[in-house]
Amino acid sequence: MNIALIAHDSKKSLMIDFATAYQNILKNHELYATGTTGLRIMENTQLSVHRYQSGPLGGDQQIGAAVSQNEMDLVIFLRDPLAAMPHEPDVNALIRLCDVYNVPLATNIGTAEVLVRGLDAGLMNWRPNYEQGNFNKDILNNLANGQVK
Ligand SMILES: O=C(CO)COP(=O)(O)O
Repeated sequence: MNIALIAHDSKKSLMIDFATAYQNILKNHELYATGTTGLRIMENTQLSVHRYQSGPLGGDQQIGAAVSQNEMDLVIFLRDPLAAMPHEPDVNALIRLCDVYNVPLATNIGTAEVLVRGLDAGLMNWRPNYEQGNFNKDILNNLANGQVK
């Protein structure tokens, strides 16, 4: 799976703690990140990360473009809800595109926990066969019954 890891400055140490704790899961996947987040993860773990531009310089938009191309399976975005960002429109656009394409998105560590462990448990095995935006009754029933669609 292709996984995007993004953290605003106040959440970067939490992202490193997360990446460190789940290194054994994350190392089995292709990791992508905005520039500084990716650098910090690589400096502090053994993980290899493809780095986009830094968030304020367009990295969120690059990840959004990957989402729109069905090239990102999971986005973990530890965003800071208490600080105003000069690139707030880019942040909102990325979140919006995840919703447009039904890409699993965590915007806080609680959800990130559930998603990364769900990933490891195979709960996202439907993603490679999934066409953008086409959840329907049959797919949902198959998933609910534990059948990968
Ligand atoms: O600002 C960000 C996401 O909006 C994160 O960018 P950096 O990882 O480059 O700090």
